[in-house]
Amino acid sequence: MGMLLKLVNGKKTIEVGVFTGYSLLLTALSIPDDGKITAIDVDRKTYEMIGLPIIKKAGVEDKINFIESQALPVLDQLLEDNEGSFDFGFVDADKGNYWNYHERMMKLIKVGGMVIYDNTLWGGYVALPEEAVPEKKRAMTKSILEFNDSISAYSRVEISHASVGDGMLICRRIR
Ligand SMILES: C[S@@+](CC[C@H](N)C(=O)[O-])C[C@H]1O[C@@H](n2cnc3c(N)ncnc32)[C@H](O)[C@@H]1O
Repeated sequence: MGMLLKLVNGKKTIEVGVFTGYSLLLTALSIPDDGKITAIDVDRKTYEMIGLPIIKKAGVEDKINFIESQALPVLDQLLEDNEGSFDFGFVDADKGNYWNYHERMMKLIKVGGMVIYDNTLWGGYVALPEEAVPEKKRAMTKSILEFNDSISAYSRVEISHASVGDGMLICRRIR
């Protein structure tokens, strides 16, 4: 992800879903000194306890604007005066909302910019027939499959589905 950020000259970025701040630290270390990250999570506690001390030690705290909130209203607010202004987005929050995030990301990210959606292979369940997926995993598997299908048919992006980790759908806005 660090290399992709550099390839798109990522300077102004959004992260949806922070948790401890692991991917946030990577982003903060990969963007230039005057880069800015809008980082959104419903819960700031884990970030404060685990990630923030390390982010401070790394000297990149000033690049981060952490907003403790549900992500959708924040993205809608950002749309009021930031349309087409972000270079990069990383979406790693509630998977059931991925399409809602995508609709907003496609307005916030500039043409040529990139958005990465995490966990899009969902432990490999997306490749199994429904009956082979444990029952408690089926709803989310269906939701991720629908997201992957919809984005494959979406004409405003080029995508590449990287089978690293739990699957990362890399998406470049082309129009
Ligand atoms: C998988 S973790 C993020 C991990 C992080 N991106 C990393 O790689 O280090 C998902 C996070 O999304 C947050 N989250 C879940 N639903 C959310 C929502 N509707 N709005 C904002 N954050 C949400 C959770 O609180 C959790 O911290």
